[in-house]
Amino acid sequence: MRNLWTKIKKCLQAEMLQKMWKEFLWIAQYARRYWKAMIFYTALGVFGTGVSLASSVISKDLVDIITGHQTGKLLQTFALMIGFSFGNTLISQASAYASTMINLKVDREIQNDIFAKILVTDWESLTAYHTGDLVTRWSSDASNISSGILNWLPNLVIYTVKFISALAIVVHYDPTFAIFALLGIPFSALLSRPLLRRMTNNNQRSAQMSAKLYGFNQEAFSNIQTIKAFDMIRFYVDRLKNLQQEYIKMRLDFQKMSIATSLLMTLISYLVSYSCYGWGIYRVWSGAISYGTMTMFLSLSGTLTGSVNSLVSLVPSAISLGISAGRLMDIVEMPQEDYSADREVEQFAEKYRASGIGLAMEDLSYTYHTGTEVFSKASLEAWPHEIIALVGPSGEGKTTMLRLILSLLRAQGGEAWIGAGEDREQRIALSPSTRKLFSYVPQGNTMFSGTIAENMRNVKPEATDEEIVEALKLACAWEFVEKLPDGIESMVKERGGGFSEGQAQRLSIARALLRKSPILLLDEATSALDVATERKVLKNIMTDTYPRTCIVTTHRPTVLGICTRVYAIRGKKCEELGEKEILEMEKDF
Ligand SMILES: Nc1ncnc2c1ncn2[C@@H]1O[C@H](COP(=O)(O)OP(=O)(O)OP(=O)(O)O)[C@@H](O)[C@H]1O
Repeated sequence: MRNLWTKIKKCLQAEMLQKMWKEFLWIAQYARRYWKAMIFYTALGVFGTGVSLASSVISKDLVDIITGHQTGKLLQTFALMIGFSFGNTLISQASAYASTMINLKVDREIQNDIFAKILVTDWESLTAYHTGDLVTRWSSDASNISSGILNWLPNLVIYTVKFISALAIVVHYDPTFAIFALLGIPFSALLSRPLLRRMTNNNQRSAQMSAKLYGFNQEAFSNIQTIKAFDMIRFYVDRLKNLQQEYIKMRLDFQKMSIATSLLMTLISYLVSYSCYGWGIYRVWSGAISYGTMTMFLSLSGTLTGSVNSLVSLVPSAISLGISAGRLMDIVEMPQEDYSADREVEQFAEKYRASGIGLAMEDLSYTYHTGTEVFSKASLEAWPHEIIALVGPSGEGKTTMLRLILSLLRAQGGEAWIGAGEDREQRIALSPSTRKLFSYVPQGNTMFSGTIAENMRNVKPEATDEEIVEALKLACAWEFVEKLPDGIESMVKERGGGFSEGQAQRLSIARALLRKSPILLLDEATSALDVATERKVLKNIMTDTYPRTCIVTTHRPTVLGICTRVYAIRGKKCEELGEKEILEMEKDF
């Protein structure tokens, strides 16, 4: 006995069980929100079971009246049977409608919830996942959880009630029949073991394959130009074929196993039905039961086998639910960003909007999760009406510095803060909450499909046409937009299509300027412009009356002369350059 208890304890401590328990608790926290829907669905199912069992008993009476075993009103019983059968159909349709309606609602809510959680997840941790993988987890796994929540527990109750009540009726009329009706259970249980194992493997592989396929499609469609330019058409077509073949093979393997299982299940149900049939005939022949009772038994034996099979099938769906929960937990349980200073930052922004807000960093150190050390005790500062340039060889850390400023990355050492006030003594530490004070124009094209005006209003919905034109002028974009037949109503295609790289960059800068954030970050956002236009854009930003702090990263020393300060990012430091060094850089360029 003690041995057994030690074994059970060992089992419970096993990592796998603990993981399953955690997954169960995670699902339960969602399920709790929908307990009303679950009770409603369960009640409908149990009621439907009652109606269906009642119609089996009435059909027995009907047969017995017809064969003369029982006296009763034939027409009335017939009408009752039709009524119950119709009622049963109505309930099952109502139940299907209610389940679809609730499913859609829960599905949407869970997806929104997980989407919101993903968006506040620590950015660096999130970059460990391919976007295709993230989308698959967010869509398929979340849907699996929502339908599981609504169906699993209610179905467990419904099928159990169905099984017990059908068994009770059988036992009530003829206990010997119960033995035949339950004949299939050991077989079903036996069959379910290999089925479960295969099902678990298949679920995991299927989720991984879907993520791989989705990721491939997403990358291929957004890089058609590169595929063509590098003459990789054949290569990509073949890669898709290989991926699809892998997917098809996995699906067909599983299908073969499902067919074999369902063939076996059908054979078992035949065995059960014919045994019941034979036993029924014998019992009728020996005068123990009536024809009606036999008809009822035959229909109830189907109900019993069906509910056992359905109960067995709840095990693989529980496993699949656990896998989906685990995949979602991997993401939503990553470190979350801290937005607790939101209110404080809003008040700070309100107070210092007119005089401007700057930022400073002191002795900042940062190393990526991968082990790449980018900064060790780096310092810089930038204040309103200043343009600060960050220069340095490729790969030294300019973009990383902007990510640290935006708190997309968390420094491991040093201090960083936004500052304002007369002596710049008013401070708030940089955090995800301070991000709302920034406009960021990253490398690459960041325009969305829609008109120019729509793109602009994405960041400031209440912007007037005049404000939009003003921002376009500051970014030197008005000079080409005004020549377009539709002006600011001209269409921009996906990823800035229809405009040159330099034009799209100027539109992106205009959008950032329109937002009127205290701090503007431009990450090589002027790299596609000619030197004269680049200088003009930066001069416009500098002479604009809005008290903006601007930080630009650039590879071109030609614009350094107009910047307030220049920092060279090199050797894990951020060093301010003197005039002589800037002149030398310009000369060397
Ligand atoms: N997500 C990341 N995970 C791990 N290492 C990274 C990541 N992003 C950048 N790095 C590494 O950090 C270093 C600095 O990269 P960063 O992009 O900041 O350079 P950069 O100066 O902006 O380069 P460029 O001028 O080419 O844009 C590089 O060695 C790079 O490999």
